[in-house]
Amino acid sequence: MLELRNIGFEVEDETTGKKKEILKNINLKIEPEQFVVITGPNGSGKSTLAKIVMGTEQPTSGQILFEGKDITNLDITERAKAGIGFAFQQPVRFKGLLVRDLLRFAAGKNLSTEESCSYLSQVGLCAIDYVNRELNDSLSGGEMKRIEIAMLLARNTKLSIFDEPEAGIDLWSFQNLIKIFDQLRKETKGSVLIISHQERILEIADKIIIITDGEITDEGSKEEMFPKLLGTVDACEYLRMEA
Ligand SMILES: Nc1ncnc2c1ncn2[C@@H]1O[C@H](COP(=O)(O)OP(=O)(O)OP(=O)(O)O)[C@@H](O)[C@H]1O
Repeated sequence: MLELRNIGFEVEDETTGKKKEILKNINLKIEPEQFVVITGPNGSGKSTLAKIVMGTEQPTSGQILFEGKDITNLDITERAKAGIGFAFQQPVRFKGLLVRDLLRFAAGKNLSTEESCSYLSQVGLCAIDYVNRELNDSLSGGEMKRIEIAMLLARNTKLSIFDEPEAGIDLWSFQNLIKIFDQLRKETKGSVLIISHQERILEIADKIIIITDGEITDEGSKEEMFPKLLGTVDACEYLRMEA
């Protein structure tokens, strides 16, 4: 459903003025309903790759195909219309905007209270307590993350992208987040692409892709990848550090 062909991303290094390759010849495929996790060391190019799929960055070379169509030159809005959605890194918090309004915007139609509540229940929120809450600082980081996931459910995206969903939430909320992702993987029809360092998220992946220094250095099922990740000194330290 999503295919990246020979994607490259180059920028000019501000100090040296020389070209710097952030991503090199990335080829990857995400199949319908596949739950793919991209991992790798800090600064290896994972977020840049996510941005290229969302459409907030343009690759300097290569092609992006979504459901067989070339979307390389489509902007973020056109890609959203085609069915690519992502959770905001900085959650939207607008004074006066209610959770139910956000879900309604996401769905692109009027939703009954029952429908809005069903999206919130799916992400483990006691729906009736949240549907009329204002999207402001009174919501915790973990609650906002779940509301964003509910928003993606309401949008019925074909491909949902999450860049480090674990960032900024406490251990308790993280445990719930894992349950929600696991449930998403089992119950929803769309594909999911997650950038994560967390072993617990890697554990629920259908496919794990490792990016090192701008290149895909390995990929496979979790059964194939876990022994490899744990078998190298770097990865071992890396996973331990993240635990
Ligand atoms: N527009 C840009 N101009 C210059 N450098 C950039 C640009 N975009 C990304 N980079 C650099 O590219 C490298 C990869 O960044 P990216 O954020 O994709 O890494 P990452 O793997 O997501 O890292 P992390 O795990 O720390 O989030 C970094 O060194 C970053 O500073």
